[in-house]
Amino acid sequence: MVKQTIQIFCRVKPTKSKTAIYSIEEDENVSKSDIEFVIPKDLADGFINNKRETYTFAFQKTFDQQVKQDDVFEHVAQGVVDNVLSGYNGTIFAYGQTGSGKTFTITGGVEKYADRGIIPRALSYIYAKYEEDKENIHTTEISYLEIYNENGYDLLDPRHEATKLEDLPKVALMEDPDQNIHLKNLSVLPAQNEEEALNLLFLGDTNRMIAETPMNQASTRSHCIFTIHITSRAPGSATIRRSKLHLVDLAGSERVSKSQVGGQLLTEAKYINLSLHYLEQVIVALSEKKRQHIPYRNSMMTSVLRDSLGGNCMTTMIATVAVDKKNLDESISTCRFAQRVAMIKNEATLNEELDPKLMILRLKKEVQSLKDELSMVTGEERTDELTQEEIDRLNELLRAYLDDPDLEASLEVGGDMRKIQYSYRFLKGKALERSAVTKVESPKPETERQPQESATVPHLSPAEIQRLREILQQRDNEISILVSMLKKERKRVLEAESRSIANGHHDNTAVTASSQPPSVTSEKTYLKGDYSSPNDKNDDVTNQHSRLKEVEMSAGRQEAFEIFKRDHPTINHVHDQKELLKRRYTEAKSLGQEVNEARNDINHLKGSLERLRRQMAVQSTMNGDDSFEEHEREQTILQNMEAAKAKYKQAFNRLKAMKAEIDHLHHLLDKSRVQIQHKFDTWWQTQATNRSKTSRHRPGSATSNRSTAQAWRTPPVSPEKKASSQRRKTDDITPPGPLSPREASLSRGRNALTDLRRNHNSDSDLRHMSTRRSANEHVEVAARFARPPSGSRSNALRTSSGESSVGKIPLTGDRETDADILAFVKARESLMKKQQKT
Ligand SMILES: Nc1ncnc2c1ncn2[C@@H]1O[C@H](COP(=O)(O)OP(=O)(O)OP(=O)(O)O)[C@@H](O)[C@H]1O
Repeated sequence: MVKQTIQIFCRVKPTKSKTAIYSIEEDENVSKSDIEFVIPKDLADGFINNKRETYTFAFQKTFDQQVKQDDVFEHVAQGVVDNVLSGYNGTIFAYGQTGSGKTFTITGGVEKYADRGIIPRALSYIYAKYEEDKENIHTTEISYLEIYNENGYDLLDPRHEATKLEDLPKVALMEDPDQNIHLKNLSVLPAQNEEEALNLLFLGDTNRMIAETPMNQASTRSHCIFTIHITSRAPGSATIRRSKLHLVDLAGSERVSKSQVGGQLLTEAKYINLSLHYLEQVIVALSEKKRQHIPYRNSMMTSVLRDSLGGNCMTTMIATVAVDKKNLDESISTCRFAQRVAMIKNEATLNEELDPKLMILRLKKEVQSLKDELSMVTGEERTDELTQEEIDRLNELLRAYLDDPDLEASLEVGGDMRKIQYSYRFLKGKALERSAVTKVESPKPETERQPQESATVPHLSPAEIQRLREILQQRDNEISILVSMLKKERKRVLEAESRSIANGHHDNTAVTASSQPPSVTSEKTYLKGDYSSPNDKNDDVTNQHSRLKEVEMSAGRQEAFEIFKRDHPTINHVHDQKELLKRRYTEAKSLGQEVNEARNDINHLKGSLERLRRQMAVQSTMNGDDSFEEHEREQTILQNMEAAKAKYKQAFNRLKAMKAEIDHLHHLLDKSRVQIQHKFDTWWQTQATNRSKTSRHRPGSATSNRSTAQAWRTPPVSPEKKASSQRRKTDDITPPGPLSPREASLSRGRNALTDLRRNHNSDSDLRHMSTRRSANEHVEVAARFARPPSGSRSNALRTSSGESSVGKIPLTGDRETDADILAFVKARESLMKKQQKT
């Protein structure tokens, strides 16, 4: 048992503010560092002012603004992960006000690979440790829980496609008679390797993002718990070690009064404050040593984290603080909270248990061998016949023994003479069978062979044979890579199939999509920069989000999406990441070549060494000694081989790291893609709702038409850009950014086309035209025909049947737009006339 207080760390978020209102004092000797906040006295408060000016808090370590993610991982998380790998439970939780860097610390930033947070780094570390520890068998499972307004949601559920938080399965809290907490409905999914684990993290993060509602933005108001469940055991041993690592991103800790919110936000804020308040209550109760009752049950979060707080767990807290003036109060209260947390003592025990199944098997075996031993010792020989079950078991044992290529392999049938005799009979039978077969198949002596048989064997020089051997070796390597790729793919397909069967439908497209080799297609897709293609991702985890891409986009919507994407604030960053990804692929390719070359060098040197040693052996039998030069040559080859091995190892490790970076970049790109698509969908939905509301309020009126048209014409501006675009808004039909005259004219034509599509009762002729021309061409035609407003509506156009088109087309009242609409109708009619003539 390890008794330990909760370790507390502090991290200061980078700020642009120059005035330092804090200082950090390190004391390396006792691994402690203080952070001091200075609040200068405000003269406005008068001369007699007893307000404190400095606040000092002690932490295990305080990370200043410039400290990087790898440092934070090394100091905060590495030790905890090591303990979890040894069988202890661990928890790391981030606490601080909104925007102080909790998510950045726990999950990581989205801009750079180096910004990966504690979760991806912990996963990498765990799988690297598995590689080192070949003596034990490890299994890893992942779960991801979100707690929002006292309800738990499963972020990893593969059966549901979330578009809002309520779509995710609700997780219920259950308590067994021993007061252990169980989470019903929470998926605990296996992750065989780092890639699979990161995919799950990505799936959960994407669900978290997609399920955000305007009321629950940017995970600010929910708590998230990412749990890594580890099981390890030595082969054949009945002892299993099970441990859990909780990585917790808590909701923002600011007080309600400060958040200045109302309505739903106030309800949420109250819930968060309540759950953080209960967390505080638990912490206060734990720090008062005499308290009998700890109020864990008051909230879902404290119930889930029960073990992490005052229980069987090694827990670490990271307090995130923002040091600009306006956030100082909150930062001080975060640090105060941390000081109370530091008083809690946990008692972590090694989570070792015996696997009952393995235990029974072991005991049965032991009983059997004791029985056998007893019968040998007492001389009691059993004379009854072996049962069929015993014979089957013996046959199995004997076959396994014969198939084992290991010469040292032993056969244990126990002391029962019947079994021993049966084994002799079995082995003799096999030996006779084999000699009969060998006689039939034994090759004819050289003299009996037909002349052409030996003639077909080509005579090859040793160098040629060596070259062929190398090629053979290379092909073998390639085949084994392909076979492992195929195996992986087959597994993916089977998983996708079984998942789709579990969902109750066979989605062939999903299966075929996921059966593509991952790296190749994903590279193409990302480099192509096509965000909206329905087949652009083959990964079965991300396929779940393909629904966003699969939305059949109308030409207008597609066009709006293009503009939305173009103007989205993160698009430049996405382009940068794609460029980076491209560069990384090129680097990975050349690293791959380096690895191959180094491997070939090693093989070549191995061949040379073998030949030299054979030569030396022959020489020493003939001359009784080896020559000095040969020894020198051997040494040189060995040295070269060491160098080639070092080169290989270095290139291989670099390639491995590069692969991890490429995977991460793919995830970041995916995240951005889903985010942009999600924001666009939300925007589009709002436009549609506004439009239908407006037309319901004032049907058919000119103002109604005008505002409807306006709604559809409002440029697709992402929420972030809204504010600035509102400032520079001069004309409600102007798309974002300055437009060239041609663009402006195109845009007017496009708007006219959209209005026509929406307002014209019969759009059959439009559809007819659409079969011949693309939407943009129509727009261009319409724009070309656009004339300056020629005055009044009495300029009504007449259709070929003599009917006025204007009678059918509701105009907007906007002179310029109406001129565009009329121009478009004219264009359409002239086209139709031409068509009729031909
Ligand atoms: N140490 C840091 N280095 C660089 N950027 C940071 C750091 N900490 C935070 N940020 C940035 O500050 C912003 C807010 O951080 P983050 O989302 O992690 O805050 P949070 O505390 O999780 O907020 P919330 O409570 O809303 O979830 C993000 O854009 C993040 O990238």
